[in-house]
Amino acid sequence: MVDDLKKGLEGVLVAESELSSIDGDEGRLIYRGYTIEDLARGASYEEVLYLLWHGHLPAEDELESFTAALNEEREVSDDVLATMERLADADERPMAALRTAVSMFSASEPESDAEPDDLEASLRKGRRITAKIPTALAAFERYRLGEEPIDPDPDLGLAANFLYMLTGERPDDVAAETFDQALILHADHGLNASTFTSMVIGSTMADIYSAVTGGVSALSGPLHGGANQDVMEVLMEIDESNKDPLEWVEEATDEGRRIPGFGHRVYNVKDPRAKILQERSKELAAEGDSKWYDITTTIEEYLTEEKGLVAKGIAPNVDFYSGSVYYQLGIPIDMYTPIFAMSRAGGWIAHVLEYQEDNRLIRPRARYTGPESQEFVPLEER
Ligand SMILES: CC(=O)SCCNC(=O)CCNC(=O)[C@H](O)C(C)(C)COP(=O)(O)OP(=O)(O)OC[C@H]1O[C@@H](n2cnc3c(N)ncnc32)[C@H](O)[C@@H]1OP(=O)(O)O
Ligand SMILES: O=C([O-])CC(=O)C(=O)O
Repeated sequence: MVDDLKKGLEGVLVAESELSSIDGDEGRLIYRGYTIEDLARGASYEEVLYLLWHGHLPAEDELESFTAALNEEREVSDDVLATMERLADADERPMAALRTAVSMFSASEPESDAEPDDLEASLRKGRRITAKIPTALAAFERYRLGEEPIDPDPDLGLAANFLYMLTGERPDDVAAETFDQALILHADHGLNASTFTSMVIGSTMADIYSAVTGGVSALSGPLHGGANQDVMEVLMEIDESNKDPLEWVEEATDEGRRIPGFGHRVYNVKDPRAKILQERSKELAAEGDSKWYDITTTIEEYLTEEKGLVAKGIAPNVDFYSGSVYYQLGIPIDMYTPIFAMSRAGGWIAHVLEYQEDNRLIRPRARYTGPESQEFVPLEER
């Protein structure tokens, strides 16, 4: 009889993993032993994908063939494009469009007959999904603008190519590098809610398309990936209120409003990814409009110093500074969470395949609190 209730599975160990580790008291994050700071500074998103999926950082020739293989898989089918157009016309949310797109990708999967335990085939499928997500998302955005989608550019890396397909213009180095870094920062993060969702699906030996579709669904919520859009909406609300940001945040917290981008199940201190994104936001602000960066730092200072939230373990998480970075890169606000998914797909796939290698069906239990015994009354007598 299991009787140890852990609501929200807080602190429960359910698997071993070599992929990423978080020290929530020190604010430290590593992917396979490499600090997030080193990876963000020195690697590309493709190198990080390779690291997560293949266990080591690629040598130059390994990276070249890996990148070429990814680039070859970027195109999506006409059916996916037509669906993106229909969903854009119907004013669907981009996260829902992405969920639909990932599910549809499987219709053109060349290895659909591979056995569920053929992990090499699942990895190739994962590569196809990861390569196609930016194309489907950018096409959706183009249709929303009343424009035709832009074909992927094989000479551009995943990050730069996404920005190119989104806007029709090749990004400058600062934009491409900043966005690539954002993808690295979001690629993996232990057994967060969306990764665990993917693993639960994968533990039934369902296919990787189902697992990634589930990951997108779980990420969409405001307590998880959806918070990055909410942060930007709060910044805009403050701007539009014409109030002093300090006054706004005082009133909001007095009303008991939760500020998105603050708090985390594992970190008790500032998320190391937020520190890196804060630097990027500050650099972009120095080149252009510092308004968004200034509002975020005002909120952070107030919540930290006046409200003492950080002392209570409620500090900025990854979503707090990503919004102002993406805004300054000209990315539409409701694309922020899909971008998170675009990056995190790499982590979902890595965790599902790692877990399936030594699979055990994930099946926890609930403590039953309903009645023990009731007399059944037929419908006509109720
Ligand atoms: C990529 C990511 O998923 S990062 C997280 C993104 N989500 C957000 O930024 C949304 C805002 N944050 C939150 O809602 C939460 O901090 C979560 C969901 C991320 C983590 O929550 P949990 O670990 O379940 O903590 P829980 O919701 O129980 O909060 C614990 C305490 O911190 C407080 N708290 C948590 N987040 C915040 C916040 N953003 N603002 C103010 N207080 C907060 C709660 O009120 C609670 O206080 P209490 O114990 O006095 O009642
Ligand atoms: O780890 C978590 O619970 C949420 C998070 O920061 C992430 O998924 O990146």
